[in-house]
Amino acid sequence: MNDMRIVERNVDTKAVKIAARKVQVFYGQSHAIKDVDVDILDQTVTAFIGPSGCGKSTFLRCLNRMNDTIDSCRVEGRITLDDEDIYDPKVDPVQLRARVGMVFQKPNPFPKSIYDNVAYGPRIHGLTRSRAELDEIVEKSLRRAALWNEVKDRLAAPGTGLSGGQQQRLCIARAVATNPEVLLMDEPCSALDPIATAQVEELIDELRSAFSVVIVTHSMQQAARVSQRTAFFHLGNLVEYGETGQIFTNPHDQRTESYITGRIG
Ligand SMILES: Nc1ncnc2c1ncn2[C@@H]1O[C@H](COP(=O)(O)OP(=O)(O)OP(=O)(O)O)[C@@H](O)[C@H]1O
Repeated sequence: MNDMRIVERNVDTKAVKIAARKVQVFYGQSHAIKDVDVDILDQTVTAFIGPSGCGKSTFLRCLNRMNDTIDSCRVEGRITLDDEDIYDPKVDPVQLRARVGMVFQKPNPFPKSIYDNVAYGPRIHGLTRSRAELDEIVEKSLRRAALWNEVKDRLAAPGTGLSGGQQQRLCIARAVATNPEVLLMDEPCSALDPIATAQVEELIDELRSAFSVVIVTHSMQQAARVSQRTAFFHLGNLVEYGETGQIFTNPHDQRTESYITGRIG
């Protein structure tokens, strides 16, 4: 890669937030994720990279049980959030998704006002007792998503009327409004132009002071810019996982090296 720049950052090891052990995912007979063990750290951005179809999104969706919504999908193994098994029958997936929020590839604001998009989660989870408290959460979330200044005078306008980059930041504001502990992002910049991408990347870097962020990306430059840890998936296996600088400059596995140098993928 010619313009691969690894951003030097403090890579102190943080506490383990999510631990996955021997995770297998099947779609019917098809084995999409094979025996994956990984520790996702708190206050760290973790990038999932790998060729198309290698299972990045499938594994990401295991982390907040989004795969529960796919009938043919079966998940085996153990995934814990702060040492609690998220697949325990006692766990309510809706509550889990408030703790492990998600931002998708294509901005998907609800057909509601900007305010109501952000207020949605706090309302359904009963997080506020008054309109003033809700106003406060909406403002704080929009500020966190670096969107407040652009929308503060039109909170009643439809979220779908914003530009693509603004819509994606609105979706980030909606995801952070429930004060999650982990934020999952599935190719969050793939529908954005370079300026909006830069804004979202800057935001990801800020968000990690409060959350653990996991991002699926096809852009190795993006992984190098925003993450401190990188996991390389290939054919459903987690081939290599480590500090981003090490993965990009000194990969231990031949398959990782082939991928980052553009020989597979
Ligand atoms: N809903 C589904 N039903 C059946 N098979 C699926 C489903 N979603 C994904 N798969 C299969 O699981 C495998 C992993 O797909 P997944 O989307 O997780 O890969 P990915 O690495 O995220 O790919 P991409 O980078 O192209 O988004 C692929 O073989 C895919 O066809």
